[in-house]
Amino acid sequence: MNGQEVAVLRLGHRPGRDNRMTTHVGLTARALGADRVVLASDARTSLETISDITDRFGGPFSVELADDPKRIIREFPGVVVHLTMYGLPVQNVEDEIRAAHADGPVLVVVGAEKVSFDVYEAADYNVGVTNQPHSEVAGLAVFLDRLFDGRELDREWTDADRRVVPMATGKKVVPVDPEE
Ligand SMILES: C[S@@+](CC[C@H](N)C(=O)[O-])C[C@H]1O[C@@H](n2cnc3c(N)ncnc32)[C@H](O)[C@@H]1O
Repeated sequence: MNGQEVAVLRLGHRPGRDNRMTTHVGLTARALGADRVVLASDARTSLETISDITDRFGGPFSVELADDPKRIIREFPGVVVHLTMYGLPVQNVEDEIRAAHADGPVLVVVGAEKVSFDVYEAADYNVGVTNQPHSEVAGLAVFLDRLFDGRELDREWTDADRRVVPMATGKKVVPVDPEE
């Protein structure tokens, strides 16, 4: 998306058990307008799947692994938003966060299992997408849609080798002309 960077940090990854969720955090970040996702160092399988989807369906979007994810939070040169069911309702803080995003980058942090309290303290905003327990993928999707105010739905993709032609019924995927 145009404008200031939006990065997503996925804290924690239990190899095997979390592979699908971690991959879906990355795919959701990509599809809904973030610029990059940072995954735990043992999430290489998810990195490969997300990179492969980006190669086929376009970008720009990058995926990286981090040995020390909390360092990314500490050193992030912008606003840190931690999504948690215990946080302030997204509808009450979205205007403030959108205003901050107009001036600088945003890091959206989501957990896998229990997130340690230092993350709550390090975040500029702890934000709940409802105060009910659900999923990091759902929370991330709703938050990004609020952050971009729906503009991410009309995003254009570059360097794709295929694209879906939307249809009322049926499935149509066509190759993209590299000259396009
Ligand atoms: C399965 S939950 C882990 C919940 C864990 N018991 C805790 O105390 O954080 C995984 C992640 O989903 C996200 N999440 C779950 N419910 C949420 C909500 N209502 N609002 C925002 N994010 C949520 C958070 O990022 C959380 O770390």
